[in-house]
Amino acid sequence: MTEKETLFHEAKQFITACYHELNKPDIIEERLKEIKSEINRYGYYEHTYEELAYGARVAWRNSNRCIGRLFWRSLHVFDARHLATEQGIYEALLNHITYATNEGKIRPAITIFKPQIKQEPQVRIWNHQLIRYAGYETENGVTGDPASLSLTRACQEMGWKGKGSRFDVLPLVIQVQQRPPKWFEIPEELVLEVPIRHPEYDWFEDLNIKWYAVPIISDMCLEIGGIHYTASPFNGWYMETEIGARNLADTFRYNLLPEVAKRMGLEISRNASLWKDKALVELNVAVLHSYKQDGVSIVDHHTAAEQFKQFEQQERDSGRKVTGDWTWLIPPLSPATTHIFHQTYENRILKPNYFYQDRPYE
Ligand code: HEM
Ligand SMILES: N/C(=N/c1cccc(CO[C@@H]2CCNC2)c1)c1cccs1
Repeated sequence: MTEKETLFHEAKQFITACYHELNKPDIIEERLKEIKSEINRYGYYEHTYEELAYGARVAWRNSNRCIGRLFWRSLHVFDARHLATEQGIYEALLNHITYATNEGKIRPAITIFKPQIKQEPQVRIWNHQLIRYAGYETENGVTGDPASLSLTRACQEMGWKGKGSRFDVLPLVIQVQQRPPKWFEIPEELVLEVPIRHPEYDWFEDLNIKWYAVPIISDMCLEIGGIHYTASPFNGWYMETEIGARNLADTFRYNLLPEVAKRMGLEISRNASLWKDKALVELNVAVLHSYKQDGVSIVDHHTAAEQFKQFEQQERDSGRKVTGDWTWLIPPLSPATTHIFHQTYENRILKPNYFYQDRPYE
């Protein structure tokens, strides 16, 4: 099949499914005629806002690794396909951060920029997440987030200067077509953060750790009906284990378990004391306590699993088979205490969906 035939084939599958689910079967034929001639003329076609919003929401519903899919219908969709300058895109990203943060009552949203045209990306955001901490190589180890080392280096090469602290928010790095990328600071007042403290251990705040409120994934590609939206940042709220069992706990991230265990007076020289497990639980208790006390949306892994169980039932009631990636759906803390651990999921990849794409730097 030629490129145009392949594209029309993808479009036909999407448009048919879309308008059947939206209860508008009669417009499918007419719409497919329009798209066919658009593809023949321009080599691509444009989605209506309704198709775009439906595609982004169903892509979330099809995200096999996501435990938070119960709320897939409530995704707020910003259409930013008309923006062509780095400045305009920067302002749309600030708008997304503000809307999503909502002073802590987080609203799931996605902002969709101009899609790839004939294999040429129009917009790329170099950040993995819009808000994330820098990582610096120093003579005595890494300061900040080791996961950000390469992007931090790229930003410094573009002239960005970080303060060198453990929690420097990286700038937004926006690339339009093949032009050199431009970086922009996020105004501090837009970045909501939560200092981590513990409900019983007063010494916990002396660790001086915090985390940001809103996770906004900005490096994945949203594919809808053969169209690739290479810049489509989306946010939800955190599940506490992402912060307390991974970002702050992994030895190759902030590696805080030994410090927490020492301050708890645990015997860290003997595995069988289960000091890592005890420190892990208290770190996650602290994350939940801090976010809740500050009125910032967060979900614990037990509630998230129950919500996912509701999602499974809802999908069955809608006549759809649930697909999932068990290895990611089970939480990293006490996985066997959730129903997910005790069942299996078919990891079939459906479209629309969110996909990894090559990093534009390194
Ligand atoms: C509303 C609250 C949400 C929660 C609590 C949630 C929770 C999670 C968690 C815990 C993961 C695993 C992440 C990891 O282990 O690193 C995940 C993965 C994922 N989520 Fe959700 N999610 C939410 C909303 C969303 C939204 C709004 C979207 C997109 C519109 C989304 C798309 C995805 C995708 C694509 C992945 C897989 C990422 C990868 O393969 O690296 N999620 N989610
Ligand atoms: N809570 C979340 N968690 C994540 C969702 C998707 C991806 C990630 C981070 O994935 C990284 C790549 C592999 N693990 C870390 C985290 C959300 C972010 C954006 C919407 S919901």
